[in-house]
Amino acid sequence: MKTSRIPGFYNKTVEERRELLTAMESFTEDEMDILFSKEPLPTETADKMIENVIGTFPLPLGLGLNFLINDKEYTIPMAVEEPSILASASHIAKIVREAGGFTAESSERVMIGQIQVVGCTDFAEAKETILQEKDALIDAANASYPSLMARGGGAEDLEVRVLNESSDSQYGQMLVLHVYINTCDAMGANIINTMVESLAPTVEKLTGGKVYLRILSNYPDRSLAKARCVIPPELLATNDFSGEAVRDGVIHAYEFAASDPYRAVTHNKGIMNGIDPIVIATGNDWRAVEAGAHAHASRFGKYGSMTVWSKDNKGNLVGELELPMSVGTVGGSIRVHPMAKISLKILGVETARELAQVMVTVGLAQNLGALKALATDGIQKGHMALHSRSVAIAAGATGEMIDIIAERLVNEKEIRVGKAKELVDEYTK
Ligand SMILES: CC(C)(COP(=O)([O-])OP(=O)([O-])OC[C@H]1O[C@@H](n2cnc3c(N)ncnc32)[C@H](O)[C@@H]1OP(=O)([O-])[O-])[C@@H](O)C(=O)NCCC(=O)NCCSC(=O)C[C@@](C)(O)CC(=O)[O-]
Ligand SMILES: NC(=O)C1=CN([C@@H]2O[C@H](COP(=O)(O)OP(=O)(O)OC[C@H]3O[C@@H](n4cnc5c(N)ncnc54)[C@H](OP(=O)(O)O)[C@@H]3O)[C@@H](O)[C@H]2O)C=CC1
Repeated sequence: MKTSRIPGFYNKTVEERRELLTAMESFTEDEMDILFSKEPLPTETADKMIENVIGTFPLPLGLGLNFLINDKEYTIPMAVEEPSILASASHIAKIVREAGGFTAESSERVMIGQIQVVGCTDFAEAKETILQEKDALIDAANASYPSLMARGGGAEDLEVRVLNESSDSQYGQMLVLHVYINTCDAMGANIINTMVESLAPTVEKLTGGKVYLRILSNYPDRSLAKARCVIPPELLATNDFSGEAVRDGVIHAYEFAASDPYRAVTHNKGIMNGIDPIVIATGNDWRAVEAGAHAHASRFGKYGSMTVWSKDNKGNLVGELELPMSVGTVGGSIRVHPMAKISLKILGVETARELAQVMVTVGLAQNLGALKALATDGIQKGHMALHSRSVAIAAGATGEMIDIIAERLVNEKEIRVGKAKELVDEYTK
């Protein structure tokens, strides 16, 4: 049976890790070629993906381990440049699996397409007319993308708002239609844009106004994914801190983020440390996910914490994260980038909803990893120890010198490039 619990994976060489992975997954020869290739994204493919291509920009791809979500094992491909993220996520996943694992859920995948109408003579009447024609408009949207309905998705609902109704508003009045569209396993931006563009002439006719924007919203608040963990305090104890002290420190850290936007931004950056690398590894649109996540963090009128940490009546630490997730397992560049296909295979997700659940779970784990470190030893101890290798490389260390210099930086508690340069000079004399 597949397990993501691989103790000491990080102590192995890259070759040994690849052997372990290929023993776990049944890769085809083509997939193996891509996985072991020096150029997993061929320049010819890159040249078809964006404009003005001059090359590709590789990132490290690692595996987040130990994840048990809804009783299913996940090894999680994460593409990111920052050290300690994978270690931290795996560290928390190891603790949570001892507590029974994470639970996660997601709502129906309902994305939003917006249509902006200006210049109506009577906005209230225009709104009424649109609502009377709601079913016909939904049918028309579906007729413009029949394959989506055939898959069980399609436009499902329509709402209308009038913005800037007040006469003292500094902006002009406008009607905004929200078409709610189930995009199945696609993120859906292009699908939605096609559908809302097709409605524009009818909407103009019905309202007597002029349609300007016809575009998806990157805040799909009907497409939410949620993750949760419940951790007995004893699993949180460290050499120097009791489990209760760690739990209380995490809750205090959450309350800081919940009450102060300056802290919330950093707190939430730590959450996105877990989410973005999966979004990137699976070929999804990280700008869309980032934009939606931060909008959700502001939904109560003030920017706040994306996660909630509390204590239940048994004294367990309870963590929750809910975010909108515009991600897919098909569409965009997902089936174009060879590594994205392999990442999805390693992840073993069946649907976009399952992918969203995994992403929010790793975001929750990542947040706890950072808060546990911050509320105890401080971030520098674990993070900078792992960052020391990048510092050594930046100072000019190569080959076996990298680990030797990194270790000395950690032992001498001076993890900075200037110090590393001195050590490189000493080593190469
Ligand atoms: C780094 C740890 C995990 C060490 O923590 P530790 O307690 O020394 O870990 P451990 O040695 O007990 O190992 C426990 C497990 O962690 C994993 N693990 C342990 N070490 C490694 C490694 N080298 N490579 C890969 N995996 C590792 C591994 O799964 C291991 O299990 P095992 O396999 O041994 O059975 C801990 O100090 C930590 O989580 N620190 C926080 C790091 C962090 O949050 N980094 C994010 C970057 S900082 C930032 O950008 C965000 C921030 C902080 O500003 C957000 C905020 O302010 O909220
Ligand atoms: N604001 C934003 O976020 C914007 C983002 N984008 C970009 O749009 C891209 C995503 O758009 P998206 O519409 O998802 O991608 P696509 O345009 O690639 O559309 C998805 C395709 O997947 C096919 N498909 C196959 N299986 C399924 C399935 N199970 N469920 C759904 N579709 C399936 C559909 O084929 P078929 O035709 O046979 O139905 C459809 O053509 C991203 O690259 C994003 O960066 C673009 C504009 C704006």
